[in-house]
Amino acid sequence: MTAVACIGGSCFATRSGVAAPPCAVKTNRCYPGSNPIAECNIVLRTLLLDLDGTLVDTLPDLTAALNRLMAARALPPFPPAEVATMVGDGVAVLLARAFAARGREPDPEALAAFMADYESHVAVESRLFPGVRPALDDLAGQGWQFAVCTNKPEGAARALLDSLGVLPLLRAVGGGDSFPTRKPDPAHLLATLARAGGEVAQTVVLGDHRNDVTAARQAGVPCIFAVWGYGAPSMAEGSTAVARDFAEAAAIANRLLPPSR
Ligand SMILES: O=C(O)COP(=O)(O)O
Ligand SMILES: [Mg+2]
Repeated sequence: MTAVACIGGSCFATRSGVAAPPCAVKTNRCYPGSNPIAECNIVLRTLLLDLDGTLVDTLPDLTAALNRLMAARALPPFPPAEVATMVGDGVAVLLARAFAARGREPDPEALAAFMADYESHVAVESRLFPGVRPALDDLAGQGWQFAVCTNKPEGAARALLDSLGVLPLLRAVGGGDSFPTRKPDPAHLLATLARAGGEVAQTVVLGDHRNDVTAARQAGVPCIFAVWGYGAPSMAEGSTAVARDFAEAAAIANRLLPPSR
């Protein structure tokens, strides 16, 4: 069993399983065999990533599942561009908006039916946005860790991230149903960050929606707005910076939060 032990100003991993004493030094990079001086005193910078429209282009599978739900109710389908305007506040709100556009309210079975269908077709056509994988690998090499904070339910988010091979890169996933509240409530970001063992002062948010910008501002974390996502350009208002692609977002994150030593 691995634990973290702290002596004086240094922290190190131990296999003893002995509980770590209280320690003021940050240790989120301690692993068995870590060098106690060179590695364990570093606080990793955390890039807190939104999922839909930021990390993954989920629109094709969201649209397909929504349109199957509509078809089962003899309602007309939506084009992806219209679905994009409905994404960002979680699945229940997506369905409320879609049914409202057809002059209805969701029937009592709609949410469960949609989730069962979507979860089993979560990565048919959904793909990482261009440049995501190399940028994450690059950032990891520079001392960044990653967590996903999404309004998508955590189970579907994990299934999607797993299918796309990025789940192992993440220290935490905070879904729309993981905590009592979700974005734009900053508590969603902060709880996800806590799961990742990160720190507010060493964190940057990257997101494509007003909800990401609002949550980050209220959490006291800089926010990079992803213009390649689904949010209208006006949603960038209040963000710290705007990025046109994932590589640019990575460069901005490094500028906003240079290595601490
Ligand atoms: O599920 C949604 O509506 C949006 O999810 P996101 O927070 O990852 O953009
Ligand atoms: Mg999003």
